Parts: sequence; C-alpha cells; structure tokens
Amino acid sequence: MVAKALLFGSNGQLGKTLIAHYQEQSSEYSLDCLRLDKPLINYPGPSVTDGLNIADLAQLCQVLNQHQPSLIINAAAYTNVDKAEIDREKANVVNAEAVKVMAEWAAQNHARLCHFSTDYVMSGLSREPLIESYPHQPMNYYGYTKSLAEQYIQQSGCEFLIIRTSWLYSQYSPNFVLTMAHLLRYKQHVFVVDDQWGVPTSATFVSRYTLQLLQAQQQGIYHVVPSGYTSWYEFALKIRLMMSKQYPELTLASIEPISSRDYAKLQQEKYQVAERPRYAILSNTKLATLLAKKIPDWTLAFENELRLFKLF
Ligand SMILES: NC(=O)C1=CN([C@@H]2O[C@H](COP(=O)(O)OP(=O)(O)OC[C@H]3O[C@@H](n4cnc5c(N)ncnc54)[C@H](OP(=O)(O)O)[C@@H]3O)[C@@H](O)[C@H]2O)C=CC1
Ligand SMILES: Cc1cn([C@H]2C[C@H](O)[C@@H](COP(=O)(O)OP(=O)(O)O[C@H]3O[C@@H](C)C(=O)[C@@H](O)[C@H]3O)O2)c(=O)[nH]c1=O
Repeated sequence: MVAKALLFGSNGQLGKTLIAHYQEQSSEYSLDCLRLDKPLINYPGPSVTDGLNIADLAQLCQVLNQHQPSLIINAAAYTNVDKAEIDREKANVVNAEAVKVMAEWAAQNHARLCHFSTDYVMSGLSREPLIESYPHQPMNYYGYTKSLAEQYIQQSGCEFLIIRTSWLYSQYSPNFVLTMAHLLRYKQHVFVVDDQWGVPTSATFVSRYTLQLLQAQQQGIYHVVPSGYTSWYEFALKIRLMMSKQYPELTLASIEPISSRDYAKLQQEKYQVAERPRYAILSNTKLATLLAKKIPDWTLAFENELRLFKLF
C-alpha cells in the first residue's frame, strides 16, 4: 500500500519546488497538497485542496483526521520577518501553534513530521559556523516563533525531521534575489547591509536533500545549506554580476554597502525593520558526514540556477 504524505504550504516557494521534485522521484508516498486559498492555475501537480487556513487549529485537526497522513511535510509559514514584529498573533499561530497541533497529531497517530526551520532561531553572536545543537537565541519575533515550533516538535514525542535552512531563493517570489533584481532594474542606487552573514540556499537544493533525508528515514535536526557563506551586500553584488551577463543591454542600479543600523534608519519612515542575526552561518557538516560527500559551495548552485530564472 502507498503511504500518504500531506504537504502544507504548497503555494510557497519551497512548497512549489518540493512538489516538482516529488514528482520526479519515485516515492513510497503519494502526495496531497494543502494550501491557503488561492487556486494553482494550470498546475499539473498532485491533488490540491484549497481553503485550508492552518491558523484555524480546529480545522487543521479536522483535515489531519480526514487525510490520515503517515508523513506530514510542513512548508507553510508566516515568513515576512519585518511584518511579524507587529503582526505577532498571526505569526505565532501559523509558525508555532499550528506546528504544535501537527506534532501532537503525529505523535498520537504514529505519523512522521518533516518541518522547515531557519537560521533566524540563532542570535548571530557566534563566530563559528553553527552546528545543529547550538543554543537558540532569536533576535526577532519571526525567529522566536520558529524556535518555539522546534521546541513543540521535540516535546511532542513524534518522529520528526527538522530541516534548518537559510536565505532561501527560487524563481518564485518573494525572495531576496527577485527583490534585488527588481530594484537593480528600476532604481539608480540600492543600499544593502554588509554586516549580516549567512548562506544563500536555493529551494531546489533544499528540496533535493529533504527527499534524500526522508527516503533515508533520517530523524532529528539537519542543517541543509550549501558550503561557504557571504553577506547580503556581497550576495547583491553577485546578483548584479549575473544580471549584467544575462541582460547586457540593461542599465543596472549601483549597490552601496550600508550598516544594519543605518539601513533601519533609512527605512524607518516606511516600516520598522526587524533585527537580524549578524552571523547566521549554518554548518552543514552533519549532512556532509551522513552523505559522505563534500557539499558544493553556494556560488555553484547560484550560478547554475540563476540562468534558469525569469528575473522580472
Ligand atoms: N524564505 C526563506 O528565506 C527561508 C524560509 N525558511 C522556512 O522554510 C519554509 C518555507 O518558506 P518559503 O517557501 O520561503 O515561504 P513562503 O512565504 O514562500 O511560503 C509560505 C507558505 O505558507 C502558506 N501559509 C501562510 N500562512 C498560512 C496559513 N495561515 N494557512 C495555510 N498556509 C499558510 C503561504 O500561503 P499563500 O501562498 O497562500 O500565502 C505560502 O504558501 C518556512 O518554514 C520558512 O520559515 C527557512 C529559512 C529561510
Ligand atoms: C531589499 C533590501 C534588503 N536589505 C537587507 C534587509 C535584511 O537585513 C537583508 C535581507 O532582507 P530580506 O527582507 O530580503 O530577507 P529576510 O526576510 O531577512 O530573509 C530571511 O527570511 C526568513 C524567512 C528566513 O528564514 C531567513 O533565513 C532569511 O532568508 O537585506 C537591504 O539592505 N537592502 C535592500 O534593498
């Protein structure tokens, strides 16, 4: 019998990429996808159930009881880091309370839970790449809710796989690459922070390793990021370089480095900028050791994938 997997957040950048990978791989799981409320137009994917708001915890329970999945994959989240500072109730229920419901349901029904988490559970005070057991100390409300979710999962007693990743990009907005491409195309100058460090990771990369870890029946926490690291400023320069190669006819904005503090001041009339960790470099040593191979540098995936993107 084919076991059932249930994917939450199938309309997000990771959700969409996961579906594409899932279809390429033969899997022992059939996949049902649940999404908030917008129909997927002409999407040749697996069956899609519309209208599920995971913030409605009673409805979430009902859906789990109805579908009886053996594997829950949760790619749904409230991901607007700045807005989460003021929209706290919603961020908390989507990112933490709904995950608690999923984890407890999984524990009671002998299902597995695969959940995605973030570098933003960390404080950024370390100067060494962060291993999976490094203590949480979130600097913003989004990070706090994601940290809470990790704790709920571990307390629930369910069989779980938590994939922590960072600085996700894909052909689907919103993400830093597409935002930057737009700004470079339509502005004259762009200011980008040069004092926050992390690992840009493509949604394709995360999807590929997530399926490998699931197929290998792995449990616990894994950092799924490529090797190497950069700052947002250097990342923006790299995006600009790729764009200038792809679209030599375009005049692109110049990029100026700025400190996080000055960037927040610059934006303060428009919105409140959430604090971000300065040094959020996740170590992928555990993943590399499991797979017995060196994980390639982020620049390689970036250069290969950006050629396939429609940037604007
Ligand atoms: N983006 C990043 O840089 C990083 C993301 N992560 C984590 O990876 C995971 C996937 O992120 P990503 O794909 O980038 O996020 P997206 O914002 O692209 O997608 C999130 C999805 O969650 C859905 N969603 C939000 N609220 C609800 C709700 N109340 N009920 C049902 N669905 C809801 C959204 O639905 P709709 O489209 O209908 O709004 C969307 O499909 C998240 O757990 C995130 O925390 C980790 C590290 C980095
Ligand atoms: C658009 C823009 C951003 N920035 C800064 C703000 C911030 O410090 C940094 C990144 O900005 P963004 O808002 O695009 O990205 P941000 O929302 O901080 O990205 C995070 O998303 C969540 C979901 C995660 O889990 C993290 O891993 C991380 O990817 O760059 C500039 O300096 N200039 C700009 O023009």
